[in-house]
Amino acid sequence: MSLAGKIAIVTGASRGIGRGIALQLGEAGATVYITGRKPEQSLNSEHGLTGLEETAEEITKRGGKGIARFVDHANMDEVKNFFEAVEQDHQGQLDILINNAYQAVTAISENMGKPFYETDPFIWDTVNNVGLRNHYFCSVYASRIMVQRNKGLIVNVSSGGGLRYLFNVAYGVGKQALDRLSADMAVELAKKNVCVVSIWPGPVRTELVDKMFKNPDGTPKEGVKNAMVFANGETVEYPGRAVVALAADPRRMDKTGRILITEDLGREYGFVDIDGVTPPNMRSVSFILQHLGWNTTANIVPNWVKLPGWCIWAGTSRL
Ligand SMILES: NC(=O)c1ccc[n+]([C@@H]2O[C@H](COP(=O)([O-])OP(=O)(O)OC[C@H]3O[C@@H](n4cnc5c(N)ncnc54)[C@H](O)[C@@H]3O)[C@@H](O)[C@H]2O)c1
Repeated sequence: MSLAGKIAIVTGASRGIGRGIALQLGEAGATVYITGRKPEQSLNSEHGLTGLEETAEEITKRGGKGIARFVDHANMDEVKNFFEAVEQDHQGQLDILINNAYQAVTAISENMGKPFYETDPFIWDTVNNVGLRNHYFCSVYASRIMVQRNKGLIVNVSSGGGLRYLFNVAYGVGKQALDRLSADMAVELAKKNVCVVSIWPGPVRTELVDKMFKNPDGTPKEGVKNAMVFANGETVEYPGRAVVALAADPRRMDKTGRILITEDLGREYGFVDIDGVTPPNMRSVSFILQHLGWNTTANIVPNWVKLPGWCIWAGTSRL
C-alpha cells in the first residue's frame, strides 16, 4: 500500500501509538510531520536526540520523510502556527491528520481507583485539553486545508473507554465526546469528500503501559489488574497498519463518521501485527471474559467468537 506523495500529520509521536502510526505511514512512503513538546527525551535515547527526532529519523530510514516539529498541543497558538507552516510548505496539500497527542496516561494511572470527587478536579484539563479540545482545533485547521482539494482523511485515536466506565470520569467523557466529534464532523465534511473516523485500538503495549504492567524481564506483573490483557495486546504499529490501510482505500468514505476497531480493520484489509500475531478484538467473547478476570473460561473460547457491534451498543444503552 503506497502512500508516496501523501502529506500526513501525526500529533504526539515521540512515543506510544503516535510513534507507531507515524512509522507505518513512513514505511508506506508518506511525508510525515510529527509533533511533540520540546524538549522531550525518549525513554531510552542513546543519541542525545529527543524521542520525536528519533521517530523522524526512523520514518526516513523506512522510506518516507520524517519531519519533527516541536508543538505543545495544550497551546492553541502553537497549533495554529504549525498548521499554517505545513500548508505553506506544501502549497496547500495535506492528506492525512492523525489526532493522537494525549497528556493523561501518567495522571490516569496515578489516580486509578479514586472517585472523581476525591481527585483534583484539574485532572479534567490534563485529560481533555490535549486529548479532546486540541483534537477539535487540529481538525478545524486541517479541514480548512483539505476541503480546498476536496479530499482528506482525519483519524481520531480513541478507545473503547468511550463506551462505558473505565479508569475515571474525565477519561470516559473525553473518549465518548471524541467519538461524537468524529461522527458530527463527518456529517459536515461528507460533501467535501473528507473522511473522519475514530479508531479504537485494543490494549496496546506502549512504553508507559509496559512500565506499568511488566517486570524488567518482560513478564507480566503478578497481581496487577489487567497485566495479562496488556501483555497480549497490540504493538504500537498495529494501529499504524490500520491507518495506512484506510488511507490507501479509495472507498474509505463508506466508513466516514464511524468507530473502527483496529482488529476489525486487520481482518477486512488482511494485515497482521508486526510480530506476525493477530491481536485480540474487544468484541471477542474470550477478550471480554479475560477483562472480567475469568481467565480459565476465556482460554477455552476461540478468538473468532465475537459479539456484533450493535449488541455491544445495546448492552451499554441507557435509553
Ligand atoms: N495504550 C493503550 O493501550 C491505548 C489503547 C487504546 C487507545 N489509546 C489511546 O491512544 C492515544 C495515545 O495513547 P498512548 O498510550 O500512545 O499515550 P502515550 O502517553 O504513550 O503517548 C502520548 C503522546 O502524546 C505526546 N504528548 C503528550 N502531551 C503533549 C502535548 N501537550 N503536546 C504535544 N504532544 C504531547 C507524548 O509525548 C506522546 O508522544 C490516547 O488517546 C489513548 O487513550 C491507548
